[in-house]
Amino acid sequence: MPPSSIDRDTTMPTLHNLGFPRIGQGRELKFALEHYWAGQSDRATLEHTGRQLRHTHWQQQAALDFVPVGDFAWYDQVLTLSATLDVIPERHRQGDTDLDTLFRVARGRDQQAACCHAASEMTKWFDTNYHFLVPEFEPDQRFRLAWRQIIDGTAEAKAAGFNPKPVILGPLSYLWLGKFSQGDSADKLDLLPRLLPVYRQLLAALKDAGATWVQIDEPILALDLPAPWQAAFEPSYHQIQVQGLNTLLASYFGPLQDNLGTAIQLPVAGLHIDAVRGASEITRVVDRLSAHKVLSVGIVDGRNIWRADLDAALATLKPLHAKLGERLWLAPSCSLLHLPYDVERETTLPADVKPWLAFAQQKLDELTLLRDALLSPGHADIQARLADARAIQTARRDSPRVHNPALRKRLAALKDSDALRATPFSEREPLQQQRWQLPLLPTTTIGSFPQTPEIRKARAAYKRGQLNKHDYNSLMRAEIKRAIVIQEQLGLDVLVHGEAERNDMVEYFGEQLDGYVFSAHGWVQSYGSRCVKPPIIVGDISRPHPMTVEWATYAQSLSDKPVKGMLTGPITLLCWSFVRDDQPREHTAQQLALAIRDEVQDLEAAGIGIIQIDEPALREGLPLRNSDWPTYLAWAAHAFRLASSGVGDSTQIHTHMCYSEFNDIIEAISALDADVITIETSRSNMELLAAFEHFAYPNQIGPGVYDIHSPNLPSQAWVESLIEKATARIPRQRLWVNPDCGLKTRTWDETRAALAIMVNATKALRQKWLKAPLSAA
Ligand SMILES: Nc1nc2c(c(=O)[nH]1)N[C@@H](CNc1ccc(C(=O)N[C@@H](CCC(=O)N[C@@H](CCC(=O)N[C@@H](CCC(=O)O)C(=O)O)C(=O)O)C(=O)O)cc1)CN2
Ligand code: MET
Ligand SMILES: [Zn+2]
Repeated sequence: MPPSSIDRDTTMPTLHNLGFPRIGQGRELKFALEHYWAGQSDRATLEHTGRQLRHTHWQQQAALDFVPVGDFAWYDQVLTLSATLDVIPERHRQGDTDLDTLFRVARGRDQQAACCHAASEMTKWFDTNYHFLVPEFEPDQRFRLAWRQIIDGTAEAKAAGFNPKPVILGPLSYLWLGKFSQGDSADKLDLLPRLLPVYRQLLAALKDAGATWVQIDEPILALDLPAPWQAAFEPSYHQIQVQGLNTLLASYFGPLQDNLGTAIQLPVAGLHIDAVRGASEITRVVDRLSAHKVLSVGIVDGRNIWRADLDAALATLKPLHAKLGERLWLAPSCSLLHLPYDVERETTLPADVKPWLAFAQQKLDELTLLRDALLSPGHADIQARLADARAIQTARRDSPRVHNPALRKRLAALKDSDALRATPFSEREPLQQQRWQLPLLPTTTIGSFPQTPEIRKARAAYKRGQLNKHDYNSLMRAEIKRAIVIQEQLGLDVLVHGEAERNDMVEYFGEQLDGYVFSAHGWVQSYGSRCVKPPIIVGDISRPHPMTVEWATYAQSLSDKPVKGMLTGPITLLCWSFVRDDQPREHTAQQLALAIRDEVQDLEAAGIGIIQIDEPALREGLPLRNSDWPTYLAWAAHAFRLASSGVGDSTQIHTHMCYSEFNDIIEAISALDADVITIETSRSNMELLAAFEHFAYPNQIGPGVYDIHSPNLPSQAWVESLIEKATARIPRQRLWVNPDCGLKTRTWDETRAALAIMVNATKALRQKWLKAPLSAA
């Protein structure tokens, strides 16, 4: 970080950060965890890596007035808090909580793999691609301070000479995000009276460890909250006050809207607001803020990688600074967990694009510059740096990279009918059945097969130039052949090529589309040790050449059974990329849809007649406020149909979704008009099918019959019982049998064994139904 150019001043705004990435610039935490889990290193080694990372990260934030503590987590920050509060499911307890306890909750097993109980559920963190571990409560849940990681971290930062600001999730958001392990009849708010004293105890311990400020995150303030939840805030925050410890209440990911009154009145010392997504309400907040409170303005975008428009930011900040003076704090809009570390490390980004980008480190630099510009606007050095920033904005806006006139013309010429299949499903279905002749309960998989270390090594060598294209392609073809042979041996009905050639289902497509750039080191944690490197959409999207046709036709040439073409849909490409901020997301989605449409049509022309377009992020893309849903769902479904509708009636379009609360979006799912949808359902015991039943969903469905996240094998009886359960809700003629999701994170042994069980269960049911056809639904 460049040194600040100004001297301290009595009206100086405080600089702080809501959270920093934790996985390590070189993904050190990922590798340390995976070594530890594999039994290749001991706990002391893992702990050493963690300590080094924390210190490195504090050092990188040393120019701030506070460094965050508690943003470091061994697996997930919500899980850390659960351990802190002793919310550990009974099945994972073994004596006192330690690191292995956390890993048992998260992964269903510990280092010794001694225990094989179901892992806790993982779900998406608001509208991000980060997953947290859902706290599991019992109706008689007790809380107690049982894990001192955040307290020890605070003392550790203090001892190392930093000014620590612990960050914890607030009691209301914590309860909101959790669930009762047995159904949801009880009211989570009933747990508050038992929870709050432990929060207070935790805060007192943080103070004793040297904290003067604590940041309490209540991101649910960006959601539509039921009145009892709104009302619970004020009394709760009264109860957890600790003398001599200042509380900064942080909301982010959206405007406060009807929660503004709640947030502004809380007995806290300060409020953090997301001034990027909530820009429109800054003035209202300032007007109502009491005179003793600080206001932390989240002025640079913590969710995206663009350099800020500093002139616009200063225009916002100047009146706030004039009014608040040193009560003004500056921060990113949210934790920087969702960004890579440092754009300066990038060596392969196009030279013209690199200056447009700000990763975590650059976001903090922007804060320093903003503060300096507020205090010493006339300083020559500051003027020069602001001028540089201005030139970057202009260069980006005018870059030919951003504008593709041919694409714009194509968009303008689109007709409504381009986003509709020519024939309704009821007429397509018999044509498809005639063409494909599939048995009752067709079996298939979701696309990916194990990404073995050999595949990853080959790709790494290819990218480093140590393996030529021909040899790399031969190796990937060998992997595809292996996948096809195994699927034929298993007796699956609709095969896949296995996605060996893909580093990731989004990055792979990003790398082949014009309008994208990609980083070499821009890793972001997705869950636990798993990371993604989101590609970056900088301009109008177009597809210079087919992306998957060669692999798909090669795979199909190896089998007489149909092999599904496999694509990622426009909404998932949008959600899992860093997107441009200079046009509405729906326009970008439409451009992506056109590129996928071209690919779908090329696959069809090459003889691939079953094509899956994955949309696992459809649900995650939902805006946080209900009032914004209809608009989003309309353009999202339109984008999917634009991608999928350019094919003949007998071409069968599949889609796949995981992580979905289908109740919320069943109409939109129906509006996709996919011939077949495969969904994640096994962990909910097929309960998720209720939405499809109630809505009388007309098309075909493959409810997942086993959880691919766990290495544990399902039993055949269990799989049969799940399929039978599904037939209670969906007519058997419309059911498919498949796993919950892709198998890339599993080993081949696990995959083969689980799929054999799935196929045997299917065959057994087909037999049973032949003998007793009258039990048909
Ligand atoms: N973008 C995205 N989001 C998603 C999912 C998804 O599949 N993609 N799935 C859901 C769950 N999230 C997931 C996220 C990541 C992974 C995952 O497996 N990630 C891999 C990385 C995948 C990848 O990009 N692999 C690259 C690079 C692999 C790598 O680390 N290579 C080494 C070298 C390899 C070696 O020598 O062994 C290196 O670069 O240092 C490749 O295969 O080419 C990991 O963390 O390990 C799984 C699920 C939701 N969100
Ligand atoms: N086709 C993809 C796969 O099987 C879908 C994954 S959804 C997260 O990996
Ligand atoms: Zn999936």
